[in-house]
Amino acid sequence: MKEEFFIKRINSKHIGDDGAFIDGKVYASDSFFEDIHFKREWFELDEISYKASLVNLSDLIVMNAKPKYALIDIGFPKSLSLHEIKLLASGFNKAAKEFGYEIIGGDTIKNEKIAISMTFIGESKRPVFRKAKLNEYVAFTGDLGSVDRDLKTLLRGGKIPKTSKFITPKLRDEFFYKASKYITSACDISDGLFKELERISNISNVGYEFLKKIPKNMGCSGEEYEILFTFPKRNLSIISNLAKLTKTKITVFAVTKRGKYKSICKENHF
Ligand SMILES: Nc1ncnc2c1ncn2[C@@H]1O[C@H](COP(=O)(O)OP(=O)(O)OP(=O)(O)O)[C@@H](O)[C@H]1O
Ligand SMILES: Cc1ncc(C[n+]2csc(CCOP(=O)(O)O)c2C)c(N)n1
Ligand SMILES: [Mg+2]
Repeated sequence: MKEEFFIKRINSKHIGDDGAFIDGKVYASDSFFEDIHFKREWFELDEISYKASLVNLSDLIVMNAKPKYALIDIGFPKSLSLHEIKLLASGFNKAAKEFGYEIIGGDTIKNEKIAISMTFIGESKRPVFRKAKLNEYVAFTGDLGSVDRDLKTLLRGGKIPKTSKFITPKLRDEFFYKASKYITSACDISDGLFKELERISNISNVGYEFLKKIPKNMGCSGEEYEILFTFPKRNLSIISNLAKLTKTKITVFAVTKRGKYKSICKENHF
């Protein structure tokens, strides 16, 4: 995979998690590009900037970091009207207000397509990494599968509901910030559950014993922005209670074991 090949060649000890934790702060960056992550006709302009913000916030949340500052790098075509540009800006402002961070700068360029990269700086007293231990429960939040189904519908030219998680991911910040104390490792599900399980397997040197069969349409659905996490078995009841309290569905589906796990999904990246 050329993406992994490239990242391995960057000299840094901070690379490998959803964000880099340095001196109490978490730094994370993610892109949201037209024709890679979305087509113009699928989204309103304020939905584009809002989702670009959410996919970034997702990385901070799973590290148990509270967002403080954001930088926005954006390219858009000259043909956008002032009204459309206003809409783009409003999506960024809406997310900042909702999640309580400040936009502190960025860069704007002319480009044929809409291209957004955001960099976030958050704070965490107790960061959660992707490093699982042996004999822990493995769980995910929410329901998986709908995003891939909706994406396929859009790619076929069909329509999806406005409430689709593909348009607006449902972040699990309320649950995760409360439960993080009892959680050993976590990551967000951007490339599909199976791919994220493979990443945790590689980083933590663990395999999995499945307690429930996860069908491929759930395990390979990307851009879910649900959370995959592991925790000591003794924390099951407290985590279940926090899930109930925050009205967050969780599914405990595996136990970490010795071994290595490989995803069976087709790769999204090149
Ligand atoms: N161009 C790059 N230069 C330096 N580090 C990079 C680059 N691209 C990715 N990384 C680092 O590699 C690691 C994995 O990044 P990747 O983008 O695959 O994960 P992610 O952001 O969690 O997932 P996704 O982008 O699918 O939401 C992260 O630590 C990230 O900071
Ligand atoms: C037009 C269009 N074609 C395909 C897809 C599917 N897609 C793109 S990136 C990605 C995984 C996460 O990416 P990243 O790691 O870059 O965050 C997925 C599932 C889409 N959203 N839009
Ligand atoms: Mg990324």
